[in-house]
Amino acid sequence: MQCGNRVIQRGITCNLQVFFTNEGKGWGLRTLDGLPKGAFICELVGEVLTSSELHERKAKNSKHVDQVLLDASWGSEGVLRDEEALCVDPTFYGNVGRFVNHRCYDANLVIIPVEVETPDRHYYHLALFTAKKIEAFEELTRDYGIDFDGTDDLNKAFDCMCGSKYCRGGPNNSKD
Ligand SMILES: C[S@@+](CC[C@H](N)C(=O)[O-])C[C@H]1O[C@@H](n2cnc3c(N)ncnc32)[C@H](O)[C@@H]1O
Repeated sequence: MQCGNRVIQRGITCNLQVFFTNEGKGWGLRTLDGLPKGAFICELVGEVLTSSELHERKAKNSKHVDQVLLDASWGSEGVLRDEEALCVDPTFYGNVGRFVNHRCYDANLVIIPVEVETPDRHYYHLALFTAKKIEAFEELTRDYGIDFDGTDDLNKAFDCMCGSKYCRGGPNNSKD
């Protein structure tokens, strides 16, 4: 794995392409070159919201499905309350990271929270790295961590078309 902070400061260095997927997932992101395991792809950028604000957005519009917990309790003493825990929501503002689609369990990217220098060490940059060797033109995916079978209806925003043999959210996986 490349050293997080410095790699992120250099920005995106691989050839990425936004493309329209054939499987009903809308736009996706792929690499034009082969990549080794541990390569930095891009940051996941978006609006920083408290988890309460995000919950309100999700209640009004189920499109806010791809949000990532930014800090929770890892940089602080103890557990944060909902209104203090921060999330990144790339729905309205973001970078190419917002085109990375979900894949159940065997996605080829992982999100690594990278510490940046702030006085309270409360904020992280969310960096996407390859979790395995990736071939040229392969779609880049990450596991959103959605509980498709959960009781939280706010999280059932789409039928998963990831194609993984471990898929937990396809139209035929519903327990309803
Ligand atoms: C962060 S966006 C990813 C980019 C999106 N495909 C687009 O066209 O803008 C997340 C949305 O993409 C779609 N999506 C992502 N992964 C999917 C999957 N495995 N199956 C079906 N739809 C997916 C869902 O509509 C989801 O709400």
